[in-house]
Amino acid sequence: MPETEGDDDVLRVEHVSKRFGAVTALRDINLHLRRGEVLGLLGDNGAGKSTLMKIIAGFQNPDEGRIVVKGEQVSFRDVDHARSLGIDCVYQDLALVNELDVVQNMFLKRELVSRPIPLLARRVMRERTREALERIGINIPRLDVPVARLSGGQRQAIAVARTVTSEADVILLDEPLAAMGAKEGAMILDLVQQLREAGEVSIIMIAHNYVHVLQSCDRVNLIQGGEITFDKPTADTSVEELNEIVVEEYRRARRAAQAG
Ligand SMILES: Nc1ncnc2c1ncn2[C@@H]1O[C@H](COP(=O)(O)OP(=O)(O)OP(=O)(O)O)[C@@H](O)[C@H]1O
Repeated sequence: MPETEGDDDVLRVEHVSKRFGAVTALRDINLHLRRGEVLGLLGDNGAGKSTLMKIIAGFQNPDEGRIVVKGEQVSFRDVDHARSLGIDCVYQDLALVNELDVVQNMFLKRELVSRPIPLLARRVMRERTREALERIGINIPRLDVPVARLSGGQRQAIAVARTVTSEADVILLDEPLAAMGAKEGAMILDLVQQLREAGEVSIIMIAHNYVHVLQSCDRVNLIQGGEITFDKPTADTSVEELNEIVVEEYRRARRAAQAG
């Protein structure tokens, strides 16, 4: 059963559905996120996780249903509109601009300006970029190279650093460990832990690894075939329980396919 929704919800998704032609990617989704909470979103490939994130981030519109941010129903025009309302996203496919350097990407669309000394703004942005990357613990020796020349893990780190320094209220992390080695992945999980302890932002994190979700999140939702089928505090569930639900659903779908 879904957790009780409350006044301290920073975000609510209500009865959201999304179709792509014959494919129903999301079916009557209800999800809520409390202030300061880290919610893990688990689900198999094609379950609908990214579609749901894209709708919450203003990248796509739902066919039905509504999004409520801090008590107000909203209809996002685009990603920038969602961002202006405090929702920021790190996508699986990142959204960095390849030709721009690390500092320019960190401050994309929110550049500091200082007239009459533009160099000063550049110096401050550079300093803040350095600090943000240090906070994650990732060393990128040169900040003035186009990000196209960096590794997948470094690019991922920049995208995460940009989001956590953006003063967003809600951060969406779509598989933040996807391009990471073990060490960098641990750094990102540490960062999520720091943010969770500080309690200033709310996070939805898509992940494939149940252990990571149980360690790093307050609550877990499971999405299967475009529907939320499970919603529990991580303290009240286990890898075994999650595995059992996923395997049971797989068996049910296989029986249905064989029967029909
Ligand atoms: N732009 C699109 N056009 C057509 N179908 C789409 C589109 N985006 C998603 N889908 C379909 O919607 C369903 C859900 O996709 P989605 O990417 O949300 O799943 P996911 O849970 O994020 O999967 P993964 O873990 O593989 O990234 C899939 O069947 C997918 O093929």
